[in-house]
Amino acid sequence: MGHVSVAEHRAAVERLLADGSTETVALDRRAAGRRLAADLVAADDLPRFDSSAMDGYAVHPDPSGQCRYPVVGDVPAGAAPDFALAPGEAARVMTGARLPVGTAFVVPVELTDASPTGPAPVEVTVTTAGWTAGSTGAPAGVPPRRHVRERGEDVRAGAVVAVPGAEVTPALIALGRSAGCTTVEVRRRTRLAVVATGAELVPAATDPGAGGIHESNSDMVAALAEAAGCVVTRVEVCSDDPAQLRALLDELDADPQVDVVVTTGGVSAGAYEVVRQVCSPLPTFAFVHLAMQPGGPQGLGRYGSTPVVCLPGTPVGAFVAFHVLVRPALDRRHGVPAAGPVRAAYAGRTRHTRAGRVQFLTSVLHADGTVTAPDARHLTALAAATCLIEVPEAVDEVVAGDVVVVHPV
Ligand SMILES: Nc1nc2c(c(=O)[nH]1)N[C@H]1C(S)=C(S)[C@@H](COP(=O)(O)OP(=O)(O)OC[C@H]3O[C@@H](n4cnc5c(N)ncnc54)[C@H](O)[C@@H]3O)O[C@H]1N2
Ligand code: MOO
Repeated sequence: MGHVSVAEHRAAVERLLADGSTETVALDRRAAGRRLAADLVAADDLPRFDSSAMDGYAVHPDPSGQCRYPVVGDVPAGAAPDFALAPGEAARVMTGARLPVGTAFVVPVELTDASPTGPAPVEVTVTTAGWTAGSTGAPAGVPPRRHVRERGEDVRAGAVVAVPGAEVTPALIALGRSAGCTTVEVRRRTRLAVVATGAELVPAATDPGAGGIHESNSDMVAALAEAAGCVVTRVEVCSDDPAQLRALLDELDADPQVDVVVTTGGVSAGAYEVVRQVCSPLPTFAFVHLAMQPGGPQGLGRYGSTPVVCLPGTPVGAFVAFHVLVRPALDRRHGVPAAGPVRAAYAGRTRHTRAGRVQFLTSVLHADGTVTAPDARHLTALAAATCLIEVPEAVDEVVAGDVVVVHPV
């Protein structure tokens, strides 16, 4: 069997999983991390009205330039003043309060003779430097509209505040909600089922006996899928019995809560390759060996109408294959833009790799921008890894100083 390129297979997985479904959800913390599928449009002006940026006094100066004003009203945040300021009048206002009509500027309470607490005074004197009798309008050093948040100065009603593909971040939640939005249209989260296969697999906390091993891929892949924005609706472990796998895949295909299935194991060349045995006779399936290490043996196709991606059983191979092949396709489904390559300077020991296959080395990206890769392919190295170094097919050695492409994991 010839080797298929990583890029070719990645594109095939992307085609198989392509889906642009969207849904409308509440614009709240549960939407964080989702990607917009439509423009987010401000429903209201932000601020909704001219409001005070300070606790203090709204002033309508009069031409005589006096600095002592009668206080004609008291406006806490949340109130709607039912009066207007005439020339020579002031009103006490709190931060965020709607300003009375006629306000020219706001003087912070610290720049007056008034007490910051207690009832509003009958009169207030502005004590700010530069305010001298005889000056007109705002005192020197107090620009017009000082400490006034103008209606709509941040966003106007009807303005697009975020476009499709934008992530719903905590800040976007604040912006959208402040601008009166209650919902967002986002890409739907993929409902994903994981099926780990293998006769040797036993659950955690169960005696594996002489030939068994503790099963780990199912929850590793489920956690990777959740980190990619999926909702994992089923996590199954299946023996090497083709009838059992067939029954399980029939059930998953019929389950409306399952959009995509990812299997692990049973795809290589041995006698008990249950995934290959069950799926390769189906005309929609293809099993290939990618020019990639680890994670070379792969399959993909549709079981019934359900897309199925078949990863190899070795935990490191399954992890790498998920990152290299499945994650990009899930990102496209979820509206996450493709990230450009990240480059780093290799600072580890010389690593000899096998030419003719893309090698992914479990690696650690350091704060100084350099990257190192422990020698082994063991799970301990994977657990310590923060990225994968991609060594191209044509390269058979990585030496200190080489600039390498890394994929954060
Ligand atoms: N003759 C050949 N043998 C193998 C080839 C090959 O080309 N020719 N490819 C090797 C490569 S590379 C890989 S990767 C594996 C892939 O094999 P399978 O996908 O069929 O996986 P299994 O045989 O089921 O398991 C491999 C390995 O991983 C352990 N495993 C499997 N599932 C789990 C799990 N859920 N949790 C923990 N560990 C798991 C399993 O016990 C095996 O040790 O094939 C090579 N062989
Ligand atoms: O492709 Mo396999 O994951 O090297 O062991």
